[in-house]
Parts: sequence; structure tokens; C-alpha cells
Amino acid sequence: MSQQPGRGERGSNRHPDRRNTQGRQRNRGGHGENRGPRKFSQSAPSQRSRRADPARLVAFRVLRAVALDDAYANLVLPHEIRRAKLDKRDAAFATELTYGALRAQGTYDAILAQNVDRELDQLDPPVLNALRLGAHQLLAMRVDDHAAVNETVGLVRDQVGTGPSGLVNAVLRRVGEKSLDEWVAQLTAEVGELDALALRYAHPAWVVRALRQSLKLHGRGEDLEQLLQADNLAPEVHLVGLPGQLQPSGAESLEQALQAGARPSELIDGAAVFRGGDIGRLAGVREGALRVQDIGSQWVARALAEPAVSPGERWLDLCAGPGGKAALLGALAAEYGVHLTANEPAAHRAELVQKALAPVPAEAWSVRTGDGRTIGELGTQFDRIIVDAPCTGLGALRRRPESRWRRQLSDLAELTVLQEQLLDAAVGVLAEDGLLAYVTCSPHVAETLVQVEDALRRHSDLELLDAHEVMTDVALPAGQELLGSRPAGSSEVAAKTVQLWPHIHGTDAMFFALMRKAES
Ligand SMILES: C[S@@+](CC[C@H](N)C(=O)[O-])C[C@H]1O[C@@H](n2cnc3c(N)ncnc32)[C@H](O)[C@@H]1O
Repeated sequence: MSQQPGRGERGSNRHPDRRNTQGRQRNRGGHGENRGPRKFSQSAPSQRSRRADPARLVAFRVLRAVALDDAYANLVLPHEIRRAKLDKRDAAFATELTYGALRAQGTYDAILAQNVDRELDQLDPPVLNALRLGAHQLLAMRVDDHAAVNETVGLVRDQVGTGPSGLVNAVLRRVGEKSLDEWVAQLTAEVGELDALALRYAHPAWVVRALRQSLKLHGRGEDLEQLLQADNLAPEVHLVGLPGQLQPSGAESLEQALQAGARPSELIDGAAVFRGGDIGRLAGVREGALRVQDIGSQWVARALAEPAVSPGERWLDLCAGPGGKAALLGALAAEYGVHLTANEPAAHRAELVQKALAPVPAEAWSVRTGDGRTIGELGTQFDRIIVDAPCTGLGALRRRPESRWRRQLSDLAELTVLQEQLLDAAVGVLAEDGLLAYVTCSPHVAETLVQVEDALRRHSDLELLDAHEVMTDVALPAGQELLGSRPAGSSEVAAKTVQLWPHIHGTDAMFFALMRKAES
């Protein structure tokens, strides 16, 4: 690989919350080892590198796309890495830099604001993005200080022009004068506990508040810091081998994944955990019988689909895009001789659902492209329905580094109305004695417990089942143990529903409620 000037050792994937507490004397290892006080280049910024380092340029491009086009970093990054033809090591560096700078953006902005002589929103957006990248290298990566500053200045000269390079140089030098812990200590000296946690763990304060409330109501009030820490770690890759008589078989594909280094899930059957490695090279993934899917998602889909199925049932996935749960439900539907309708309003996402279901025998499923609120137009009653509702996604912050800063508290109002309407539409097409699963990848109380309580109030013919029991039934022993006991003194809805957590279950923070429509 090409030797990057002074980049230092890469790949620590560390985050602000997990950094050492040794202050300025930290050993950064590798050829960029830095054991003493920080050293910066003596040459003026204008005399330094004009060329942007390709890995840093990739990170810069992704941050620009996220800011300007509302792009998702996890979708843009692989494309930019391919475009720049980065080798494996540079790709890992670009990934850590991109995700780290995006995830900790709020914390870095607070630090930068201490060192810039104007409001941050008065800086050119590309300059601010470059400063965030520089801050992440200085404060959370094993990169030599002078390389972090010089390369960021070079990036700015190459991509923005020489004008702002002096400012970038000066600001980053000041940022590099303290460790992250020292900056956080300074910034949190006079703020309340919640704001201090928000800064330390790089979450917006309203998100910390929402997570704290949800943890409390689920009897885990002590866990807040652990959860915030878990949100900042890259998730492991979870795989599902689709069940049933598929060609090729999901079970065989899963076996191949295990031989390639994956380990079987301890929580549920048919799942595996893959750590480091290119999943694209697994034949099963290319052929579709082996899919990447969070184990929490698999777990709730199985909990709806496994209990006492009768052939000929009709199932509905009301919010199916991009098709993760639909693929698993479709494969189970084919196995049990039932039919799945997968509904999704966004045409491009409905296409993804079609693609996800492609390995499943076609007679077992169909896709409807339409608004879930109009599902009654089909004139069909369904025996099992999953409403995997559009939500804030606060339970999947590990996966989408930028999402915590993009989401606003005000989004909740619109989303909770939509969730309510989708639940009502689902109840309208639920057959007597039929099962309705309500799922979110958010633990926000307004999207979870409150939605279920309100739905039960609006629909007196709905009965809340014990989702805890159903999820325990489809879990392996370790999964049963991890589900644990119900929170003491919680409401009936909290006791009968399940909230998974990244720091406990290693899954997204999925919420699962199961209801049945009474026979009249
Ligand atoms: C949380 S995602 C579903 C994830 C999916 N079940 C899976 O496992 O891959 C929510 C989905 O709801 C869709 N959606 C948004 N508005 C909707 C509506 N009015 N009716 C039905 N689905 C909607 C979104 O496009 C999105 O694909």
C-alpha cells in the first residue's frame, strides 16, 4: 500500500467515550508514535502539502454528501472508497475517520466553538467539515499530531483553496493542545448531569433524555451510560439463514458463513454473528438465502411468525421496505404454507422488498406498493400483521453515525401520528383472533409504550399478549436469560412488551408488542 505521510497507526475505532485518560502523553503507536508533548510542523501552512490524502478525501466527500444531500454515510462511503480505489488499510482508516467525525459531531463542534473566533455556522461548510475531521484525528485516532494538522490543511488547500488554510492550521493546533478528556472536562464543568453526558457521549441532549426515560420505564434506570457507550461502537454484522426449502438453502449458506469465521448466535436459531471480513464474498449473501439482518429484527419476526401457524393463513407486513423482516417472514410463510403480503409506499423501497423476497417461492408472497393507511382497499383480512413502523430510529444509532444529529425532537409529532394511523389501519384488516405485532427500532416512549397504550384504548377488541413469553419461547437459552425478568413495579404494557438494548442484547433497541383481536 502507499505509505501515507505520518498518518500513524490506524484502525483503533475508538470513540470519545472510550479514549484513554492519560492526557497529552498518550502513545499513539505505529510509525506515528508520539510519546512526548505534541509536535507540529514548523513550516507555514501555505508551504505544506497541496495534495489531499486519498483516504481523508474520501471522508471529506462523505461528510459533504451527508451535509448537502442528506445522504446516508453507510451508503455513500463504500461508493467513495471504490471510486478512490483505496486498499483495505486505507479503507479502514477512511471508515473510522468518517464514522467517528460524524458520530461525535456535536462534541467536536462544542470544542471547535471554543477555538474559532466566530459562530461555527459562519464558517464555510466544507471548512467546518475539514475541522471536524481534523479534530477526530487529533482527539480520537492514533494519528500523529502534525500529520493530523498538515493533512487537514492540505485537504482544505486542495478542496477549498488556500484562503482558509491558516485558520484551519491555527484552530487545529489549539484543539490539539488538550486531550478529549480535558476538553470534555472543561466544557462540562458548569453544566448539568444530562448535558454533561450528552457532551461526553456525543448524543443530542433530547436523545439522552428520551433514552433515560425509556430505560427507567423498563426498569433499567442505572444503564444510561452503558447504553450511550454502546451507541458509539460499531455493531457486529448479524446474519440470517432464511429457513425452508430454498435453493440454495439458508441453512447451508449459514454453515458456510460459520466456516468462514462467523459464530452462531446465542440468542436465536438460524442466526450468526460475523466479525470483520467481507460478507460480500459469501456465496449465500450473493445468492440471497443468507442476509444481513440485526438479530433483534430476526427475533421479533420469528416471535410473530412461529406460534401455532395454520396452513392457509394470510400474513401482512404493512411497512416492509427495504424487506429485511419480509424476507424472513416470506421464507417462514413458504415453509408453513401461508401467504405474505408485503406493503411499502416508496417505489424504490418496494423494489428492494421484491429483491429481498426473490429467493422465496413466488406463490408464498406478493408486494403491494401503497400507503399502509389505505390497506383496507385490498378487502382482505389478515391473520398476522406486523407494523414495523417508520420511527425516529433512536434504537439504531450505532448503524447510522449521522442520524442522531439529523433527527429533531420535532420529528416525533409527525411520526407518532403516522404510527397511530398505521396501527388503526392494521386493526381494520386484522381477522378475528388474528395477531398484530407492533415494532419500532426506537425505544422512545412516545413511539412505543404510549402508542400501545393508546391503541388498546382506541380498540377495545384488542388484547395485549405477553410478548415477553412469546420472545422467550423462540429464543435459545442465552437469549431467554438475557430477556431476564420483567421490570418490577412497571405498567402492564411495559411488563408485557419487550424492549431490546444494544448494551445488553447486542442488537438494535427494538421494541416489540403483540396484540390479539378478540372474537366477537
Ligand atoms: C422501519 S422501516 C421498515 C423496515 C422493514 N420492516 C425491514 O425489516 O426491512 C419503515 C418503513 O415504513 C415505510 N413507510 C413510511 N410511510 C409509510 C406508510 N404511510 N405506510 C406504510 N409504510 C410506510 C418506510 O418507507 C419504511 O420503508
